[in-house]
Amino acid sequence: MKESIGKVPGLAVILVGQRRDSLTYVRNKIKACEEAGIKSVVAEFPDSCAEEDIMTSLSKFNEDPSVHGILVQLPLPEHLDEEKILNLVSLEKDVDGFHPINMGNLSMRGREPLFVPCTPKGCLELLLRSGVEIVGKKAVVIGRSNIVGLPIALLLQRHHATVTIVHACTKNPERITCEADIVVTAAGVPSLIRSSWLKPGAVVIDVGTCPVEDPSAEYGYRLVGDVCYEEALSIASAVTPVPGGVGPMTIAMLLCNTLDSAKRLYGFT
Ligand SMILES: NC(=O)C1=CN([C@@H]2O[C@H](COP(=O)(O)OP(=O)(O)OC[C@H]3O[C@@H](n4cnc5c(N)ncnc54)[C@H](OP(=O)(O)O)[C@@H]3O)[C@@H](O)[C@H]2O)C=CC1
Ligand SMILES: Nc1nc(=O)c2c([nH]1)NC[C@@H]1CN(c3ccc(C(=O)N[C@@H](CCC(=O)O)C(=O)O)cc3)C=[N+]21
Repeated sequence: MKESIGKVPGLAVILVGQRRDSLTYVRNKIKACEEAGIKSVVAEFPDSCAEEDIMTSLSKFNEDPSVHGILVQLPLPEHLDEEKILNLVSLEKDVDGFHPINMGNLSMRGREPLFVPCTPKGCLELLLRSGVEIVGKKAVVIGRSNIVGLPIALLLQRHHATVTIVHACTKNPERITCEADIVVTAAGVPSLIRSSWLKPGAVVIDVGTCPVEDPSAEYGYRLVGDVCYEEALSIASAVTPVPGGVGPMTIAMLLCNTLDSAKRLYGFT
């Protein structure tokens, strides 16, 4: 343990409802904060809560000098206006990088977002630290959601890959993926990616985490990715596993963003 200088990074999480997966992810994030010496607080709301209650809690976190990162766990229940709630998160504490100004800056050339979303940042970190060449390579991203697919595609493009996005309306997606040097898949469809979808030597990042019933597993379910792992390994040069791949990287990048935010707000950088 390093000597403390009395300034501790702080993360606030807003959790609405009792979704089993959300509870697990938030628990994992809090545990990781504890291990890293980041102070965390979770504001829990029932499924039926009023939008104003969340807005009030968010405003308090925005003003609280001991909070440097704010995360609204998604998805929110149907009756809540996700856009309105995410817009209220202070830009300077948006460690998830979901604020439209952060997303806008990520998408524009010559601009830098304050925060890059955690899962996309984790995927990039995996590629860079594994020495995978990105410049000029063909990358295919499967999925175009605001929180995963789209920002991953933007990030790969910023790193000079030639990027194609495949989604649920794409015809014959395997004809597109099988030309890719890098495939990042975030569809949430178990066993979507077979070996026939891949070019020999491709690098495959599996973001998908789909819970499937398994009575013998600890919580009655286990997580599976989008990729037929064993099959993909036989043709690809590298494949990330699920669990134990992108998920833990997402959490690591959340800690990283929270620390960066604390340094900036304390005036260290
Ligand atoms: N490991 C981690 O840290 C994280 C994992 N995840 C996981 O990643 C997955 C995606 O999450 P998220 O982006 O929020 O999910 P969404 O459901 O919001 O988006 C899924 C995307 O995949 C596309 N898609 C769905 N089916 C197909 C298909 N058969 N072929 C091609 N594209 C398809 C959809 O296309 P269209 O737009 O046309 O509907 C959509 O763009 C989930 O399994 C989620 O649990 C998410 C966040 C973090
Ligand atoms: N505002 C917001 N930010 C998010 O970053 C966010 C979100 N909402 N909503 C849901 C998705 C999903 N997500 C995951 C985080 C960790 C694992 C993770 O750690 N997975 C472990 C296993 C987890 C387990 O034990 O079940 C693994 O893949 O090895 C997975 C998925 C973050 N998301």
